[in-house]
Amino acid sequence: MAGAISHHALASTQSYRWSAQSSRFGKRTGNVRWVHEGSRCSGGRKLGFVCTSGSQQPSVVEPFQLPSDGNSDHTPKKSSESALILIRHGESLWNEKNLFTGCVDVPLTPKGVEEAIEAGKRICNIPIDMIYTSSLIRAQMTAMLAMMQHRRKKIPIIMHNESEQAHRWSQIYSEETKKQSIPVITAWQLNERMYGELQGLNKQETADRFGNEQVHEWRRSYDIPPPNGESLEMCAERAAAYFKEQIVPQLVAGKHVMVAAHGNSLRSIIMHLDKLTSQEVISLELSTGIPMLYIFKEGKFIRRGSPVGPSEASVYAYTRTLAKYRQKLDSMVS
Ligand SMILES: O=C(O)[C@@H](CO)OP(=O)(O)O
Repeated sequence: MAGAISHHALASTQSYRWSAQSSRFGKRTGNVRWVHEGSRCSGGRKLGFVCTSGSQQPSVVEPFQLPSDGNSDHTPKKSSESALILIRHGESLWNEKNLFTGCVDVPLTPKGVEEAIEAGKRICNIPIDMIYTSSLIRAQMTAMLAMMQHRRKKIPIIMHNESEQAHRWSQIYSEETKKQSIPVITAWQLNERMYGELQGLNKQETADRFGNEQVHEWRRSYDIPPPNGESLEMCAERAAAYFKEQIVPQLVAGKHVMVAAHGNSLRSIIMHLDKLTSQEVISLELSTGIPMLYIFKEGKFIRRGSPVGPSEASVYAYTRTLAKYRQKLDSMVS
């Protein structure tokens, strides 16, 4: 079980000068603010999370209906609040080898499996009605493993809508069984940013060859793509757009949603949620397997940091809706 998280921000400021090299990716100069929120006692790892509170007016669109979507634990209302959990997948075999991964479909390591299970313990008291994952196995494994820890014990079921036949052949014919299911929507738009010709290269060797600053620019800048790959800006055009078009309507309808995705697809979504500038997003780092909670209420996203675990009391303090849900879970157990 992960230890307690300190919720006060440990902020430090560090200047960073972009390399003045001439490359086809251009020259940049700027400053970077590094902000860390909380550290995990178990892993000693920093969760980089820029501390800006922001609001977001969602585009109001009707939520699409899912086949197994009926009878969730609450009655969705347009005015209600909902929980949004974002989680980067656990450590993958290429994270372990320090290789650029991008859209290469690599599974989790045993440590990544553990991280996903720990993440599941942290969110086991938070309601989840729908899950969105990328089409990559590391995000899907993370979502499934995390859900195995959830106290409600609903079963996550992947929706197969890639063809009419796949949809028809995966129907469930029991309303009761549907009630005990959570639909899992997979979307390629949530995939990791495509890393182009860096995919499969060792990160340290690439830095040794091209220089730390060039590689940092490829990895963390907003609008500079790696060779033949996607910049964060290009990734946002599909990932943040998918979030706005498909996921926000579900939140508006009162659904509690978990999104399991990747370092950079989630950075683009958090940039949107927290209204980060293209300079601020440079310092946004997400650790593997750390869930992050937002409350969506009255058209605004309120960032609540990372839930600590099942025994912590703070879930009661998040919102009344979440407190009631936790009480319901407690009464089901006792
Ligand atoms: O290799 C990748 O796909 C990503 C995430 O692991 O790396 P980076 O840390 O550069 O975003």
